[in-house]
Amino acid sequence: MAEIFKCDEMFDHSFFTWSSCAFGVFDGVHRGHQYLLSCAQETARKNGGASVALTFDIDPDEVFHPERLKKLMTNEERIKTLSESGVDAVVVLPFTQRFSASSPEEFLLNTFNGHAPSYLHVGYDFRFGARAKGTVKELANWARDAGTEVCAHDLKSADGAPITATRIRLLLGDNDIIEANKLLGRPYYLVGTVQQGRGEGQEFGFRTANLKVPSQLQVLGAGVYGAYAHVDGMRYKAAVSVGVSPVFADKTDATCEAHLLDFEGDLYGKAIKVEFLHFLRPMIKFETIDELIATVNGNIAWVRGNI
Ligand SMILES: Cc1cc2nc3c(=O)[nH]c(=O)nc-3n(C[C@H](O)[C@H](O)[C@H](O)COP(=O)(O)O)c2cc1C
Ligand SMILES: Nc1ncnc2c1ncn2[C@@H]1O[C@H](COP(=O)(O)OP(=O)(O)OP(=O)(O)O)[C@@H](O)[C@H]1O
Repeated sequence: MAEIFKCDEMFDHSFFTWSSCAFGVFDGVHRGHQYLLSCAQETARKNGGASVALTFDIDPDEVFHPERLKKLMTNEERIKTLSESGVDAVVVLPFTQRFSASSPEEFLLNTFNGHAPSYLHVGYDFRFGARAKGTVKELANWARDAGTEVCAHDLKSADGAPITATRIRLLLGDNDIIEANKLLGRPYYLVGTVQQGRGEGQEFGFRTANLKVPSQLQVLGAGVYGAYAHVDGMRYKAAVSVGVSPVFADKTDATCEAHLLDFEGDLYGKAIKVEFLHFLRPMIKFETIDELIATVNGNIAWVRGNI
């Protein structure tokens, strides 16, 4: 796992000398991001310096467009995933108001503080600085004087279109978990702490671990999914409903309910990670509880046989 540095007043910017940085927000750390990170590792190998994922502590849209912000992962998971991506270090820039208001030139000065990296890898459409005014052209102008080689890459594509976080969010919204996982390069997952439910699942014959997913992380379309659930270092097959149960909409605020197969015990208060693998069906507003139970039992049987 790579070391994680916060780029604050205490940070020694000379760390950047000879380094190869890949720069961006990297929500999802998807296959396009992984490609960019591997390019930084490659030039670092040739050049002898450190390979670095250079990113922000928050998604800048948390400041600029909080109302429409949707994310594939929390900031903590994003930074942790970057640290596991194979780079030598993750350098996290605090996204302050002052930082966000700076011109492209000031932005670069503040970021590197006279210690420019040898290589800076970005996608060709990369934007930075106040109102995202800085383009690869500005970056290249600055780089010429700073002695940095800017590598502006074509976006890695799949099925004829660039892999982007936006594209993955749209696929997830359409329940297309198979395609989304293909572009992510790993299963899409949610993490959370198991909340107290209404306890009716037990009566119905299937207990569920309930999660309240924050609205910014609600990108996966409502429906029933086959998944793996990870708790206490163990992995269980799971049948999972996403979205508020329409039958009990007035009694619950859980937005994700997971039934773990062959699990006995108490999950309340425990950390759980749910990896989504298959979309089974949309949520149904059943007329009777018997119908609900029979259908969910069918879903659980499918998960047992197919996951
Ligand atoms: C695999 C699975 C599928 C589900 N499908 C539906 C559904 O289609 N419609 C619905 O209203 N609720 C659905 N639910 C939610 C159940 O109604 C809910 O888990 C049950 O009422 C227990 O709730 P409790 O844990 O809050 O007690 C599903 C739950 C699971 C685990
Ligand atoms: N498919 C890709 N191939 C190579 N580089 C990419 C790809 N997608 C993004 N990048 C680059 O990775 C860095 C981080 O990208 P960014 O966080 O803006 O992600 P994004 O996937 O384009 O997200 P969004 O769809 O939300 O704009 C940037 O330098 C960006 O240009």
